[in-house]
Amino acid sequence: MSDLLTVDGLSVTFRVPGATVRAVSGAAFRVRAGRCLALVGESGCGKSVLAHALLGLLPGNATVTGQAWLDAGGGERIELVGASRKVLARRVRGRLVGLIPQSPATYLTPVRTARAQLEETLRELGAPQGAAELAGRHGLRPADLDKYPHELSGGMAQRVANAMALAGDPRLVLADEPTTGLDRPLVDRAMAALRELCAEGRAVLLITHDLRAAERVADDLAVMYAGRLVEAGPAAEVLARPRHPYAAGLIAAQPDRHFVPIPGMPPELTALPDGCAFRPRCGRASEACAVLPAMAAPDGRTRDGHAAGGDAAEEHTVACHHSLEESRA
Ligand SMILES: Nc1ncnc2c1ncn2[C@@H]1O[C@H](COP(=O)(O)OP(=O)(O)OP(=O)(O)O)[C@@H](O)[C@H]1O
Repeated sequence: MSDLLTVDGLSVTFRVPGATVRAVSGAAFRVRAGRCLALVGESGCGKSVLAHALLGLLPGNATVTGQAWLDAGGGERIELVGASRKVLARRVRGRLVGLIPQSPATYLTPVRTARAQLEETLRELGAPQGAAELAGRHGLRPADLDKYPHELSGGMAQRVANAMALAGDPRLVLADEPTTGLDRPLVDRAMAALRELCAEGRAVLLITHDLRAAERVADDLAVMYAGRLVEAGPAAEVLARPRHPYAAGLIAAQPDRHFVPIPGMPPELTALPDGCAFRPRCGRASEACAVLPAMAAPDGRTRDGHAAGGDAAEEHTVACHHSLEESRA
C-alpha cells in the first residue's frame, strides 16, 4: 500500500497577546491508501489544529513549519505546508482531501437546505452528478434534501456532511471528531462508513478523543499529548500493550477498562515544560525526563521529526525514557 500522506516535523504555533501557543510540535506520521490512522488524545492537545494545518485552514495568527507530502496521483506529490492558497483551494480541499467536520449540524449553513448546500459543493467541484444522486449514495432520501439543517436528525446531518466531504472523490479523508454529539448507534454507523472508505482504497485520518471508536475502525494509532506524538503503531498492538505511561493512562481511563482518570491536568501550551510534557503527571518520571525523549522503536532507533520509510511506520514506537516495555522486558 502506498503512502498518501507523509507528515514530517510538522509544528504549529499561534501568536496570542503576550504568549506563543505551541499547539503542534514536530509531528511525523504517514497515512496509507486503504488504511485508517486514528490520532487520539485529550481535548486541546492539538489534533484539530494539525488537521486544519494540512488543509491551510488556520487563522492568520498561526505559523506552520515542517512538511506534509500528499500523493496527488500520476506520480505527483504536493507539499501542503508550502502550497499556495490557490493550490489548496482548487486542487487539495474537497478534491484530493475531503474533510468530515466536527459536529456536522453546526458545520452546515443553517439558512440553506441540504440540497442547496450539496449543489453548491458539486458546482464548485465541477462534478457532473446531481445532488439527489450524491445524496442517494449516502443513504439520504430526496425528501431529506429539502430540509434545513435544524430539521435534520444527527444522523442525517452527518450523512449530508459526509456527502459534501466525498463529493469530489478524495483520496484522503480527514474526519475531525466525526462522532461529537452522536449516540452510540450513530457512532457505530459513522465508524462503519469510515471503514467503507478504507475498503474503497482511500486513506482515512481519524481525529478523535473516543478510544472506543478508534478501536473499532483504526488500523494504526498515534497518541498525542500536549501537541506532541508520544506513541504510534498498529492500533491493536498499542491498545493491548501501550508503552507510554500517558497512552496507558488514557486507555485505563476508559469506562470499559479501569475507569481511572489520569491525575493532574495537561500543561498550558503557552508554557510547556522542557523535556517530556507528561513528566509532572507521570509516576515513572525521573531526572532523565527533563530531556525530550525521541520517538524510538524498541531497538532504540529514533525517528523524531522524520516520517519513517519502508514498512517501519507499522512499528510500535514510543517517546519515553521509561517506557512500559522496558519494565515488561
Ligand atoms: N486561533 C488560535 N489561536 C490561539 N490558540 C489556538 C487557536 N486555535 C487553537 N488554539 C489552541 O491550540 C490548542 C489545540 O487545539 P485543538 O483544537 O487542536 O485541540 P484538539 O486536540 O483538537 O481538542 P478538541 O477535541 O477539543 O478540538 C488549544 O490549546 C487551542 O486553544
